[in-house]
Amino acid sequence: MRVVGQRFGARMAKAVAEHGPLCVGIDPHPGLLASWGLSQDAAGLERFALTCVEAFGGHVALVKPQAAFFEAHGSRGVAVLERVVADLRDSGTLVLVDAKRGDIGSTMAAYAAAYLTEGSPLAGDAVTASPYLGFGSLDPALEAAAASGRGIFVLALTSNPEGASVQRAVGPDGRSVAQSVVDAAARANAGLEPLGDVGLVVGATVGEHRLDLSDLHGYVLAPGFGAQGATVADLRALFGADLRGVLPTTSRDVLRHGPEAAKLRSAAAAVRRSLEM
Ligand SMILES: O=c1ccn([C@@H]2O[C@H](COP(=O)(O)O)[C@@H](O)[C@H]2O)c(=O)[nH]1
Repeated sequence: MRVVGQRFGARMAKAVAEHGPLCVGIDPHPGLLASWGLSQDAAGLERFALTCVEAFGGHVALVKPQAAFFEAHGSRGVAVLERVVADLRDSGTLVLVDAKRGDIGSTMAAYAAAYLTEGSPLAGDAVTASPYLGFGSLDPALEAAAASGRGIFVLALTSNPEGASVQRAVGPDGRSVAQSVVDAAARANAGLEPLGDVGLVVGATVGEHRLDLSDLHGYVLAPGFGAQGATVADLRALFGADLRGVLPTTSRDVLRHGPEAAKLRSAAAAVRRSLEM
């Protein structure tokens, strides 16, 4: 298997140094297609997604297409997702495919082939994964990611209020389920410089996370910022004043500025500046 240049953690660090710590999502909601004056079909989806590529490619550190909105259009929608992945990577922008995959290990190996293996049309630079079939079930993905220079963002404490009943539950060892995910990710990242390839998802909306992230040595993707109500002040309260390693991600709050690519790009730049203040 061919390794794509540097490891993901190193490529992410370079992208953040160049563009600042922001991830922008491509979430082609039906409501957004309508407000952009686009048809509710694969052609409308394609126009939407390629406008986002034009707006963000080469301008933000990380772009996160939400796979669900592409899958909703069947095979033509998945073909658009493949084009988005290819075009963004050609622009030099890192791509996180938000597919939240997680299954028993043998099936996880097939997801790893799809999302983390060089030459697969759905393989961006990283994928989101769910550890709730057990963190160990993600081993085939961790191995594929390491072999191909890619990354994984593992759900720890998600931005939706329903997540807490599972993720904040406390196990027999006194740790929350989310903390056990953090600790497993920290083990996977140990010794990798500047940061490891296994990131976490911790919602910016969670209030108080009560997680010990001090040994994580990886990136934290923070959704919920913008449309779900979290602010820069919430990010600072959650993660401290120094947001290095934290990647706030926002979709609708930027996408509502379309359909002009220039306006989308300026909206993303304004969010990025707000994170510096
Ligand atoms: O805990 C999570 C994990 C993932 N997401 C995803 O992020 C975006 C958020 O979109 P907004 O429009 O900025 O609310 C979306 O794709 C979610 O599926 C999340 O929100 N929370």
